[in-house]
Amino acid sequence: MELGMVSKDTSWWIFTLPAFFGSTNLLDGYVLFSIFMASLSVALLSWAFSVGGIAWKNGRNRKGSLPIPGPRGLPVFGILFTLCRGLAHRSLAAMAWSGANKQLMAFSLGSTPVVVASDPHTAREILTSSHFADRPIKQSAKSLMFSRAIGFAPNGTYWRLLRRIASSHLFAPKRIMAHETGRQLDCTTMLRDIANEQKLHGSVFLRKHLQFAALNNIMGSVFGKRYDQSKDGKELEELRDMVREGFELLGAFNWSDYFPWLSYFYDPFHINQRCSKLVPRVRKLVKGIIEQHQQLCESKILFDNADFVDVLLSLDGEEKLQEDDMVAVLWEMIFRGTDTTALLTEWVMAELILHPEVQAKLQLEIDSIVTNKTLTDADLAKLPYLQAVIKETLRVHPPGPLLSWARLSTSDVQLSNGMLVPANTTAMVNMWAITHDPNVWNDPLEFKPERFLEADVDVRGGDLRLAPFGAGRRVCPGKNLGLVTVSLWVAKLVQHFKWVQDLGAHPVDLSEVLKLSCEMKFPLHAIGVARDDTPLP
Ligand code: HEM
Repeated sequence: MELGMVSKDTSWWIFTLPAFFGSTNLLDGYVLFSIFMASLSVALLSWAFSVGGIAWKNGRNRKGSLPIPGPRGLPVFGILFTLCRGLAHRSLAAMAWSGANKQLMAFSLGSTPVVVASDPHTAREILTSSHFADRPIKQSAKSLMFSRAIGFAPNGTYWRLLRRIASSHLFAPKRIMAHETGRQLDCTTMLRDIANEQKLHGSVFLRKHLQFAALNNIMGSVFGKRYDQSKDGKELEELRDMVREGFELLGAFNWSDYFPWLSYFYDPFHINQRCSKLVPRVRKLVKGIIEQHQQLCESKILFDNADFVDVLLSLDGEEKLQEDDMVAVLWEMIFRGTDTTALLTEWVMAELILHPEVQAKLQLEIDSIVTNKTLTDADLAKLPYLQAVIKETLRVHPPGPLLSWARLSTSDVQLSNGMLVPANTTAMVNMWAITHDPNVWNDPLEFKPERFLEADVDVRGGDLRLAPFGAGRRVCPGKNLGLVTVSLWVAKLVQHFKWVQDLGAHPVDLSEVLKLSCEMKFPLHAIGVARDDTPLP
């Protein structure tokens, strides 16, 4: 009897299962349940035995003579929760430094297998290999037309054409030089606005001025269009809103990027819907500007200071782009060029305010070279300490600590250390980890521009100890434009003002926030004391 009771109690689920599975047949339900349990066990077992997590199952990390080490993370999710909030570059650096993971570490982001390099040697192998010349594309980037722009176009004929147009037309040295007038103009407006705000409020909200100057400057170079805050309020606000929305969508964490099947029924931030609303607005704006240029541009003669729209319209034959592709390329420039320039200048200014001795030394250098005349691009090469200050800021605060956009392996790639990265693996380089590694840099936490006077380092992709613009075929094409703009503006900001902390209301805080780029969490405010001997232009 007792035995019967036990058997009754413990076998209750046999009767409920068929109902649970919607079946009247006990065997069907039992089979389904067994399949479910078996799949769950296989999933758990593969996770338990997979270094790197579920996306590295079946020994995917052991294809080379040396296995790629890495954390297992959580079943199903991998280390998604570690990376989707907080400062991913710091979490990954801590993980790489704590184990033998510096060369390469494997991990899973949902079903995506990822490797990250945190040492210069492996970073070079990844960034310069032709097998890593693709990028994984986020859903939002695809929806926002970026798959037809330089940054996300897959490695192939179209992307090579865009790179050729970028190097021989858009970012050719003569074009960058010819746009100096615009850089100077935007800087002069910024310096005047700063002086006015200082007079009115006794301190300056620097980020606002830097962002406006950067947006106007890139609008000038790309569309030949500049805004006046007092007259073009409505149009400017519409543009700012579109740029802000685009940044938010591109930077937003989207579960569907890691679990593609989720996109059919789960989109909590309405990313798809918002992208579909933004794209027609962008098309309307950019196409309108292209039409204006077509009407105005009667002759085919292209001057060196032509804007990007005129350059693209002047292309013929194989180089000619379809109108939608032009929209994508031009819109990407606004995205890539605006925030990077503004936020790098903000980081430089923050460090100069926190290090008055560095600021004074820089002022001395500028005053000794630039006497009684406007500081120009040509003077920048004569200011080695300025270059050192900018390099040191790029080292301490690389704007893309994980190089912003990752790479994707197109085939199995054998590394020189014996590890093999399988095809279709997302590859990242943790530039922040490299630039903060005590084995690579002495006193990595100290801000010491002098280190770059002692030994010069190429920051444009030649030396992987400091490659904030990436390296190899997909290196940033805007690096020279970005560097010359930031150098000129920083030089002029310290030439005309002595910058001090607004200790009472807004002390300088170097906390970071990682969006599309790594920004100062608290916008920079400071007191700009006009330097009497260098009146504003
Ligand atoms: C301080 C300024 C800048 C920094 C730190 C920066 C950084 C980067 C980085 C790290 C990459 C990825 C490189 C790689 O995968 O190896 C990149 C790509 C890119 N950048 Fe920049 N960038 C800056 C300014 C600019 C400017 C001013 C423009 C254009 C106006 C620009 C346009 C691009 C484009 C189009 C790509 C994609 C290249 C490709 O995939 O082929 N960047 N940038």
